[in-house]
Amino acid sequence: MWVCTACTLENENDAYLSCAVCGTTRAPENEAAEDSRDAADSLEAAEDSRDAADSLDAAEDSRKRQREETAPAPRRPTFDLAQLGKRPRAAPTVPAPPPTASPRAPSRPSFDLGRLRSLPARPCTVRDGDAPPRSVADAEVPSVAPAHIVRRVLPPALADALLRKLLADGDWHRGTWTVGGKTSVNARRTRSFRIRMTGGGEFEALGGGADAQAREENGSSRARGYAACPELLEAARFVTAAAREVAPRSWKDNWEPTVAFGNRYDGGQEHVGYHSDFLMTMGPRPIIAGLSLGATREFRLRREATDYAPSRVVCMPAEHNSLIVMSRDCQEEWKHSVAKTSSVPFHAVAGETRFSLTFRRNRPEFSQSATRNCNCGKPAALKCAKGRYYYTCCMAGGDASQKCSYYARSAVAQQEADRLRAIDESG
Ligand SMILES: O=C(O)CCC(=O)C(=O)O
Ligand SMILES: [Fe+2]
Repeated sequence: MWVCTACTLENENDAYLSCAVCGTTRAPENEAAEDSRDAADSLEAAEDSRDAADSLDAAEDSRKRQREETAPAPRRPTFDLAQLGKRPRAAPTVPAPPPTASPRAPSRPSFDLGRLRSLPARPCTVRDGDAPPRSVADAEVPSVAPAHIVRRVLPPALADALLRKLLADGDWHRGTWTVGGKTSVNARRTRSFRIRMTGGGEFEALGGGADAQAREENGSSRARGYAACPELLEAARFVTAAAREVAPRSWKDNWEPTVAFGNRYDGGQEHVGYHSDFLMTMGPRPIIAGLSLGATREFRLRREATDYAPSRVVCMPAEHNSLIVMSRDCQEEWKHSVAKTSSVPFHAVAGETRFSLTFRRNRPEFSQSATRNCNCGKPAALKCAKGRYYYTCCMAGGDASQKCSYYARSAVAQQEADRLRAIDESG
């Protein structure tokens, strides 16, 4: 794995000499910074492998093994031993002294059993740098990451009905990406539903046809939108209410999703690697409210180490009928992923299949003012790294190795982000 100096994408394949997204030539210091074992493993895998997708997966596995050896098992609640006040199983060789009446001896255990009991069966966890992961209550998540989790967001019967509808609909699109003439398929399928909120707070379906969100996210010009079923429209009402409830001030009363971008993962090998979502259609500091249906998978948020703070990984169980809302600077400063796993908890209706419907608000008024063309003459993608918004050649539908080196800062996005942040931080 190596990190592009221009757009900060983590390029999974060490065999590539230019960035898979922005095409920037790999800087020598990136190579030097690599762990040589990791690089050798993935290069070997790239040579052995018949197709690019396999070698990317192998490179990701090896990176994950190194980084996340101590990550919590996804299916078990993770309790911090220190928090639980447990002793190791082996009997201590020296018996513990009898309790004394010293005034300094705590009269209560130093751990909060009530708090631990109140954690859900699958709690969220946070891990800073190399420290062991610790469990956090759902209500604490927004204090460790720009995100919220809301469990049981839909009436259960509606969640089940929507899941059955999504399962029955076989028409999910597998996007592709091409590097150096070699085309690989995405490790998940997607489908985009365009919706519109009416005056009364109800949602209606917009017809199918070309869809900007699907095109931007999917990397395929063939991507299109589909009409939403009544269950999805009903779900949109609950998702909107829940997302507004937790939204920062800038979007508290006026956030209305215009699209539900769906993902379908059939089994634990289907996944999406760490990324941030494209900002051109949604604008800066967007709300993305992801409804999970079917088998539970682990949704991860990661922020890289800075001069002031260690890296942080927040793991959230994306379980059936839960909503994970990303907001504030989540797309700007953090990356998210759905981790690959060797064991997916079996869901009674969906088996090992998980769906997510990521509700987003497209902002055409922003896109119109922000759009720029790259050197190839195509609309550029808008991204953000280290607080700077910039345009880069968009890989959608093209060969990533043919991408131009266009890079320009976006003053429009920067101003809009400043405006939204000022509202969020006021009062
Ligand atoms: O499946 C998920 O929860 C995340 C999907 C995602 O990251 C995306 O649609 O951009
Ligand atoms: Fe995403």
